[in-house]
Amino acid sequence: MKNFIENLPKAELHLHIEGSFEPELMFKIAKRNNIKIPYDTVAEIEEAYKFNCLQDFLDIYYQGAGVLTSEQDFYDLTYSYLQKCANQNVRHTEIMFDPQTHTERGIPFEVVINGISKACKDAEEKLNISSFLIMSYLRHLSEEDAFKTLKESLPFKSKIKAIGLDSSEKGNPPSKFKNVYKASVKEGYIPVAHAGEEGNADYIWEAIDILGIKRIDHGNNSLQDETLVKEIVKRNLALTVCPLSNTALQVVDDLKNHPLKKMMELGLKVTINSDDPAYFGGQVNKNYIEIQKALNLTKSDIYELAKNSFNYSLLEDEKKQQYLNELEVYYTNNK
Ligand code: HPA
Ligand SMILES: [Zn+2]
Repeated sequence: MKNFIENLPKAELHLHIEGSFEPELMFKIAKRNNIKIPYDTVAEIEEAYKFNCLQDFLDIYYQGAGVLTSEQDFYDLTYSYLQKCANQNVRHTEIMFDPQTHTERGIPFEVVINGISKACKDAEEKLNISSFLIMSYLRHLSEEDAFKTLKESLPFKSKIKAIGLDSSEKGNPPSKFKNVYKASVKEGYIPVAHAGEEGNADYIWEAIDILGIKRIDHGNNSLQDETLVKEIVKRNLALTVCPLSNTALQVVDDLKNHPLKKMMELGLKVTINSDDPAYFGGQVNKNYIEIQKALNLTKSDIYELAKNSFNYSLLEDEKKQQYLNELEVYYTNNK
């Protein structure tokens, strides 16, 4: 089964590039930029990466992102993640980035977007991996601040496919960003958002009804509300589920109690993703492998999850079909 998962063609739809920042690269870039970080060894970092909740993690995640300053830093970070994709047979990835985490520190928007998008372009040519970028607004900041970011993004519109909403969920409901989502969609960006990770089902209702999102990041708490589940199924919206993130942030106490299988049984379209792999103990393949073991998923379940990853990507139909064909051939030969 491990081998089956490792070689399975798949897409990753929920990944924060700042969350893919591995300790070794963080040390290297911090040294290059003459920035002090509060750890000297990987062991010290691992000790610090023990979280009780989303906010615990976010405090450390923003601190880590604080060493990124030049276009080369953003390039190295992104290319390093894309190399890991190549090693895991991730054929397509939709990468979230948080411009405000950097512009707030005085790093120009263009430094961030140019570094990330150059790495994506090189990976397309050298590693044969396709990718889209999702510009995520930080929900702990104001809507006005998000509007500033939207404006800054417009000269780079061709490099950005979608907008997202991340950071501290509780107390920052989707409705807070109603106007900036409307304006972003008008500019041609596809709307997605984190909802129902720590926030309750009401936040998911707001995200689908008020923000009009096309995909739900996490969405675990949709299970609190039967009517909501039916509505998500009816509207054919996928959930980007992140098993190891859920246990690391104590959204789920044990993978054995993860609701993924229940979600599938209810007809929800689920995908498997790593969220912040450098912080949560594993890349996307490890997420597949661990959840398969914990819930005793079959090869057919795994095939379904990988199929969803392409079907609910933002890819155009022709490219989507090409990947789905590749996946089908693989499944037929390896089931
Ligand atoms: O899992 C997450 N949730 C919310 N915000 C985030 N920003 C990075 N990762 C996350
Ligand atoms: Zn996330």
